[in-house]
Amino acid sequence: MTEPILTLSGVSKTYKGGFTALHGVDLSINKGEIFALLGPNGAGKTTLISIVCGIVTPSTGTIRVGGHDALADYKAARSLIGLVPQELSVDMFETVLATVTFSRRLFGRSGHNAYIEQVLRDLSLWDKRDNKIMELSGGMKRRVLIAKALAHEPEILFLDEPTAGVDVALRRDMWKLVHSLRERGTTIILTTHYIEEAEEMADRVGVINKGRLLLVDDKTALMQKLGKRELDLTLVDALDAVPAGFEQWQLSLENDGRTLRYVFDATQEDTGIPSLLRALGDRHIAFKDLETSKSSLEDIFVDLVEERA
Ligand SMILES: Nc1ncnc2c1ncn2[C@@H]1O[C@H](COP(=O)(O)OP(=O)(O)OP(=O)(O)O)[C@@H](O)[C@H]1O
Repeated sequence: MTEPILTLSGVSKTYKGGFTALHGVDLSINKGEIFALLGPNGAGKTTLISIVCGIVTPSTGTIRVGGHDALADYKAARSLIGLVPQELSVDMFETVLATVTFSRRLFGRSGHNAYIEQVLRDLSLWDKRDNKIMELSGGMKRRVLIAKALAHEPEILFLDEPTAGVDVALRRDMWKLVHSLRERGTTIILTTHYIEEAEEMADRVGVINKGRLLLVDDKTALMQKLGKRELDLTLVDALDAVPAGFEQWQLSLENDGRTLRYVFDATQEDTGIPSLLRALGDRHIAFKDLETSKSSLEDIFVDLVEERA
């Protein structure tokens, strides 16, 4: 899984009005991985995808897709990519089957019925193949966009906000589909604001903000490295300050002195909790409740984006 299928080097984009949406992005995507690009609105996610797909021209930098230069060798590069856009871009009067078959033919592939049938079955669209797009529900229309993107058997699938505004059932189906595509060796790059989605699906996560790629890391490593745990002790009597003699623990007072918070590293063998509780007992600092919480990818993301804002 270490061979890169997509490489971006020094990719920047300044739009006509002078706004710079991407600043020197370097990124390498491995064959067969699921990569989540996480960023708030306007971070540059769609711009980045559009550049790789040849919809937007970069101001600087190079992009290589499966060994092809995405600018000089546009057709070969593009044929390896399937794009599921955020917005609906289909002919409402066409049938599902005709829409998907048309997309396949656009890339010079013959009408390979068995493949198209499989894609439509995987997306629960086979029974709707003769329906016009306008007769489908919103969720079904989203599925058609995916079927269209997969029609020419791409090696890389871009999903731009795949589950924005879809219901829980469709979201679960999407996740299942992404996993089964990965099993078949398809590389998947998804953009999302939903941390939960990245947490659930991705092998690696990239965080982008204001056009800059802030970090790229293995998801589990990221969560371990940056993930903190907190122990909140609700005190019987509020304190004015963290008492002296507790310097060995990273403590703070919250909630007008009623909560003593201990931030610890859960990956360590000795968390420091038993000794802290003993020390509190020795000093007769009583608490009536205790609670621990784990920082999620969301906390990590918010911290990062705020820190570098
Ligand atoms: N054609 C354009 N001309 C000028 N500015 C643009 C153009 N397209 C996008 N931008 C600006 O570039 C920035 C990045 O936009 P982009 O759509 O890439 O962000 P995004 O991360 O995909 O956001 P969202 O999550 O809201 O889709 C935004 O500030 C946007 O206003």
